[in-house]
Amino acid sequence: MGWADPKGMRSRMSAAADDIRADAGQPVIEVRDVTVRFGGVLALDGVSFDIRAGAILGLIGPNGAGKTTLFNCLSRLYTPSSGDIRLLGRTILRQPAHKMAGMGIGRTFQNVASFHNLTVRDNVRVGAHSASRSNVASDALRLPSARRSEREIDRAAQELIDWLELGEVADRLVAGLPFGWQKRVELARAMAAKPKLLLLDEPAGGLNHDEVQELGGLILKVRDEGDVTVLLVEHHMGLVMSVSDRVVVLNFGRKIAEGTPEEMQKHPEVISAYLGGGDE
Ligand SMILES: Nc1ncnc2c1ncn2[C@@H]1O[C@H](COP(=O)(O)OP(=O)(O)OP(=O)(O)O)[C@@H](O)[C@H]1O
Repeated sequence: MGWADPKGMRSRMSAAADDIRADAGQPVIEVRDVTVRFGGVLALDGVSFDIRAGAILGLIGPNGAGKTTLFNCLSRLYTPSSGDIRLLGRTILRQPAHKMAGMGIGRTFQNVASFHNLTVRDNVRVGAHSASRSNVASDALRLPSARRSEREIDRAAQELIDWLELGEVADRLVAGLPFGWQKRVELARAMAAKPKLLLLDEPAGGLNHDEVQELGGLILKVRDEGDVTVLLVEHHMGLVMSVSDRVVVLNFGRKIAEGTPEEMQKHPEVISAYLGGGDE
């Protein structure tokens, strides 16, 4: 298991972020007793945890533990067989998946879901659209309100491009960019919708050591400066242990442990789940 903290990543956390965590009271997301059955398979079995405002929660577990299933429940691709998921106190389970961005839940995709034949800037603009007040009718008629919101979207996209240091590739097609840059675009696209909760689906997949370091810095930056709470589903233990405030560990669909990264690295059940599972 590579539990190591990538060098320096954690020390880059700002004092401001420590304050946010110290004050964090209100849970942004409450997962309550969530159970998911696929026919005879119990993919999740009564899983509960909270994510507090401004926190980064790492969700880990060996292959088949239920991480993707839980992620898909949070993004409303799956509906739990029982249990509840509340965003800022309100259930999300009565809303369809396409309403999640509007409700404040943003996500990135494992295999990068950015539009490859659009420029970086246009990808970020697409993300910003879901946070804008424009609608199809006013856009089509090019009413003054639509023009104003287009200007707002352009400005918001430029701010994000500057903030996430995408300026040098802003007008290039995503298709031609190295994978590490594509992941950065994916993060910018998700952040453009101004999510309250950002779901990151194995963002380190396919990245080399230096790119994982950079990604860790970016995740901390979006949390520290972007006023967002983060759920990180990830196999890369170095990344999870260095950026997460708390870690939830699943095994065979059940939560077997929850605590700080330091606590989880010493937890006997966590160690044996990983050793038993033959995972990283
Ligand atoms: N659509 C599905 N139909 C049937 N069974 C499923 C489905 N999706 C997941 N499962 C089963 O549910 C369990 C949990 O799977 P899940 O993909 O959530 O685990 P995971 O922790 O994300 O694993 P990995 O790290 O390999 O991605 C597994 O036993 C899996 O085979």
